Amino acid sequence: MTEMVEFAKMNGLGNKILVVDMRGRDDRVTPEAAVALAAEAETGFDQIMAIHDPKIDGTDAYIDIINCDGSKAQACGNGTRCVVQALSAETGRKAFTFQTVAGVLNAVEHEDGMISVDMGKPVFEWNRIPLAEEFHDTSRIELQIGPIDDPVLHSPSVASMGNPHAIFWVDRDPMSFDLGRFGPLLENHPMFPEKANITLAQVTGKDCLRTRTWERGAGLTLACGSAACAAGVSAARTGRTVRKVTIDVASSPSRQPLVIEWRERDDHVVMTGPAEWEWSGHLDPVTGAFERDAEAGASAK
Ligand SMILES: N[C@@H](CCC[C@H](N)C(=O)O)C(=O)O
Repeated sequence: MTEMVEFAKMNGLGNKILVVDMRGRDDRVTPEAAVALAAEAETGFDQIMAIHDPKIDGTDAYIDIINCDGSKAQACGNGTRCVVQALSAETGRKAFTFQTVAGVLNAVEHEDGMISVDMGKPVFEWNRIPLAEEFHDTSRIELQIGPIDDPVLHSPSVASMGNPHAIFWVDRDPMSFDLGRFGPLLENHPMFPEKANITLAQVTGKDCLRTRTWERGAGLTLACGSAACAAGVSAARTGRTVRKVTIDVASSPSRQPLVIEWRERDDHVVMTGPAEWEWSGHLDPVTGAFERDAEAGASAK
């Protein structure tokens, strides 16, 4: 049996996250372990954020992101805030620099416990999102679902935040759509060769949006941070909102919003929101076998 590693069950606005401490080892959390952990009621998650030793100077850790179906993701906004909170609790430090497969991210925990992550620059080029077809203008692409003369969803804005996103603009509450039905069709649409995260976004004011997301590799989640970033950027890009928006994540049980700012000065997207620790345990990164720590140990983290 592999040596067990520490992990924490956390969430970002309800997005279920396992933060797994893989520092000091060369192996990875296997897709099989991810699928096994996802299948258990206690450890059911949307993403694993596996913290590895840094690979390059100037970074604190390399983060491997794994969806609950065992596939890899290039970005996870809510999970990154969870990693910051876990490392801040461990070290007392407030600022961190992480490397992911998509690049280097800076993050900081504020005095009030909110966490800001610099999610980098959005990408709009069709072949870098990627799309299967060339679109000169990706702020509105030809794609629809439902009857041809009366589509339920159509003309999404598309962008990459390291991972691919399609934002469908809706004029009523995103919770009133059957996203559980349309999500998988759109995630796997031939337009998206690497699949896509599918978000419904309702503009509720010049500086606010309400969103709901079907996640690639995870399905209906309670919240998705990188989707909120893509929605905020796409809303500003299309003139629907200003560049700093408050996102009410419709499906989130938390009533706290996410704040997304697409900074003019450097084109970077900064996401600010909470993270919450739930409990800690140990797991086998090869099989996914796990044990929950006793509460006393858990509260000491
Ligand atoms: N929940 C995440 C996004 C997760 C990644 C996504 N499922 C993908 O495969 O791209 C977030 O908070 O950003």
